[in-house]
Amino acid sequence: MIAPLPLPLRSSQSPAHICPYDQTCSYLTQAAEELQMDRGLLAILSHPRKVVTVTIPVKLDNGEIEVLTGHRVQHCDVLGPYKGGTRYHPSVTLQEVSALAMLMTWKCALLGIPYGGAKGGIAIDPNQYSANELERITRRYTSELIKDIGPSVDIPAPDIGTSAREMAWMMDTYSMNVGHAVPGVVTGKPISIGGSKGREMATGRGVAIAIREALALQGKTLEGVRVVIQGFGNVGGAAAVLLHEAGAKVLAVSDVSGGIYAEKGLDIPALKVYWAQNGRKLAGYPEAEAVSNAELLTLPCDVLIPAALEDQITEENAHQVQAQIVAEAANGPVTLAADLILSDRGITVLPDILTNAGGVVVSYLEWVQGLSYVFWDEERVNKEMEGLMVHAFHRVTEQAKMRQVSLRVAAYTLGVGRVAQALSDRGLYP
Ligand SMILES: NC(=O)C1=CN([C@@H]2O[C@H](COP(=O)(O)OP(=O)(O)OC[C@H]3O[C@@H](n4cnc5c(N)ncnc54)[C@H](O)[C@@H]3O)[C@@H](O)[C@H]2O)C=CC1
Ligand SMILES: O=C(O)CCC(=O)C(=O)O
Repeated sequence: MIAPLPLPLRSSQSPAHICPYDQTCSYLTQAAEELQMDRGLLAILSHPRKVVTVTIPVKLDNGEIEVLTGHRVQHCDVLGPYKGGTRYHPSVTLQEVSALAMLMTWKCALLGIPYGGAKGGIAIDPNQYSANELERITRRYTSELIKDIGPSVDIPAPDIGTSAREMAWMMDTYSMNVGHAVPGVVTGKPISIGGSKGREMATGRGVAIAIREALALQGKTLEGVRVVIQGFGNVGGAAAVLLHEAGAKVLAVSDVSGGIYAEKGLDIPALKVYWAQNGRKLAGYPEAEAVSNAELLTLPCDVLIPAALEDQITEENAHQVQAQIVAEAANGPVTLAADLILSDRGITVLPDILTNAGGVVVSYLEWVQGLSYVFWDEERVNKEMEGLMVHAFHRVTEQAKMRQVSLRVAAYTLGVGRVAQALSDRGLYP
């Protein structure tokens, strides 16, 4: 048994409200116990290697100056360059970004792609800024990080509140600073500047693959399976489209403004058109009933897909969840306490580091295509991603069976074990 460690960035909250960083460290510790890992190694892995906080002064369109704070946390680069998204959301904190960076380390290691883990973010609501202001913010943030990112150092990608547009600004700012075009500094960029076909839908596609594989283990297919999705952005929106195409019945979806529900299933293509024409909002869709985000999480369904923020299924609502499978498309949507409740109730939780890994896998394929100057068609990208996802899925389920642990602890055991092995083989960190 490993004694508890003094963790960095420790939360002062009660165990029931343990912060995302401590939750991730708790799963790391469980994996370390399974692996009988050396305590010193665990101590190294419990800390981010580098934490960068930058000040971002920005001139607003009205001439006023606003000073923002941005972070980039680099957790571990033992397997390769740091990799992870950039989040623009009011809830961004250093603690949150640190937890997300650590998740990226385990995710990349689990999927067998040669990256470490990182994450970045700025605590802003992007909807409150004009496109010109967002461009100035993104360019200044990138300039401040110029020495800490690069195609063999740290490679940002989109996350909540960012997209291909922000990645293009980051790539351009970095390239101007070094004096030549460097497409490999970011992934998830537009296809015109070296982005990969299939990246936009990749995370949602990976989520659909993980669900399909989980159902297959129960002798079921996606046909007619009742699905509820929280979040209708890059991940939730793509998952809705692909699951609908595969024959699943998407009963309800939501975004920050609330949810919509139709017992007979939503017409997802029609909803997508409405969403695009309605300022990328679901509110007011006429062919469905309105539900709150809280109600949506407890609707009767076969598969519940939280695809928005952390800490959505907690000890307060876990008892009311009425799904057989919870597929974590978001990072950290189920709290530590809720995870135990769902497990006691026999609900299968497909863990984030496996379920949403399709995005970073296609980011890796984008980076490989860019480095080799050879670009693939979408069919090849999707096939390569599916191969890695299915392989990881089955390794996780076999590991869970062998060790008699949850799918999450199994996934951590595989990811953490691989990083620990690499650390030992390299002779620990300098
Ligand atoms: N974009 C990517 O490739 C990847 C994203 N993820 C994770 O997936 C999750 C979603 O990311 P994206 O879809 O990229 O972000 P996004 O910004 O494209 O979409 C987020 C969605 O969540 C909704 N939302 C925000 N706050 C909400 C709330 N309080 N309640 C309900 N809905 C709310 C938004 O309205 C929007 O529909 C995040 O946890 C992210 O870290 C994970 C892997 C890759
Ligand atoms: O595509 C990437 O590099 C990172 C995606 C990401 O941020 C995530 O998987 O949470």
